[in-house]
Amino acid sequence: MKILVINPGSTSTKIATFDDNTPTFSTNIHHSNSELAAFGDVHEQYDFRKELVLNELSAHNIPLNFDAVIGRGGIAKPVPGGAYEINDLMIHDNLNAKYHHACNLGCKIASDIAKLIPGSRALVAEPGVVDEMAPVARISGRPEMPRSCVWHALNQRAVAKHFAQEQGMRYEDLNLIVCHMGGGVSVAAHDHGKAVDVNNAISGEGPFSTERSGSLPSSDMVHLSFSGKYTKEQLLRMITGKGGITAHLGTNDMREVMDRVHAGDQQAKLVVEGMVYNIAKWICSLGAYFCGNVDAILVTGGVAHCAEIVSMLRQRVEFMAPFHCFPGENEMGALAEDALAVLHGEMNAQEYK
Ligand SMILES: Nc1ncnc2c1ncn2[C@@H]1O[C@H](COP(=O)(O)OP(=O)(O)O)[C@@H](O)[C@H]1O
Ligand SMILES: CCCC(=O)OP(=O)(O)O
Repeated sequence: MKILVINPGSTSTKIATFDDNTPTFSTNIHHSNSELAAFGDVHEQYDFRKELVLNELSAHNIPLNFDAVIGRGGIAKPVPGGAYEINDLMIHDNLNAKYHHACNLGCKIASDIAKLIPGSRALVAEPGVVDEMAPVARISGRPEMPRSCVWHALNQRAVAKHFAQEQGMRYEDLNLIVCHMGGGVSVAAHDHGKAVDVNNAISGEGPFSTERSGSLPSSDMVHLSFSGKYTKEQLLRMITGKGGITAHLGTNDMREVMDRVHAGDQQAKLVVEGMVYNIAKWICSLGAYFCGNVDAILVTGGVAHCAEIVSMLRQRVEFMAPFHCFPGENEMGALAEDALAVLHGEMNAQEYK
């Protein structure tokens, strides 16, 4: 079976093709702040991202001949885990989602490319709104604002299962804290196979990241919102897209930031230490869910390629549990695996309602 995998991330577009489980092509195209600034709202990147996929396939002489095209799922509304057949309602809900993110484009890109190929299936799997939160984790300080989760469900689950297999154990038998450091940062408590507490990585909750502000003082945001200085869109961009490292240092590329640190930029060094400290605090806070009984802490995502950042993080959290790093992500392999399972009838492609 031939599968095309499309993963639009906040700072990258990842494309891969598979022949059954065997990768036959892959590319990870980083998008700088200036490149993305041309589009205003992230949902306006649709044509840019779709054309990028088609052009990459053409440039590498890869014919449009796939049994399935699977896109990264969007963050429209909480859904059960698993795979989904893309339908018009899913595309509509993702393009009109409350939280704007490049992954919302995944279903439309996959659907429109699949339509070019007679008989090809158009799928998504494990979208970032898989919601398995425990009741106690949903309680916030305001009854009308219960906590919600938006996270790297696909990669977190893939890494957790890979770790369990490495240890000769089952993912469903472990208490894990998994942290994905990508364009966004999500930190989840996995209690015997269920993500029972995880931050909303897109709404301004959790540690700050390469382009997100993370948690900010709420009343200060209210004062800023009514200051007359900023529009609603500008305020939302301060939280997602122009927050975190981007706000402090003007770039969403941690490789560029680390180059500046190595060149002696003390401000960049302090901001990186601040990001690591915030991530460490969120990891440690989830130890409270398990009352300290944590089997392992797993770190993954593009930023986990940076050994210095991983080392700083390890020092702050490994008192709590054994620390393991899985740099990058296995989102592409996980999506291909789910598409293959659907094609073989081993996994049900659910209807999005
Ligand atoms: N070797 C590396 N060292 C430091 N940061 C890296 C490295 N490789 C990738 N990154 C960073 O990872 C981030 C992107 O991570 P990724 O998980 O691909 O995010 P997304 O899916 O949101 O685009 C970028 O900030 C990029 O600079
Ligand atoms: C949409 C939630 C997951 C997330 O933040 O993804 P990226 O790191 O790819 O932006």
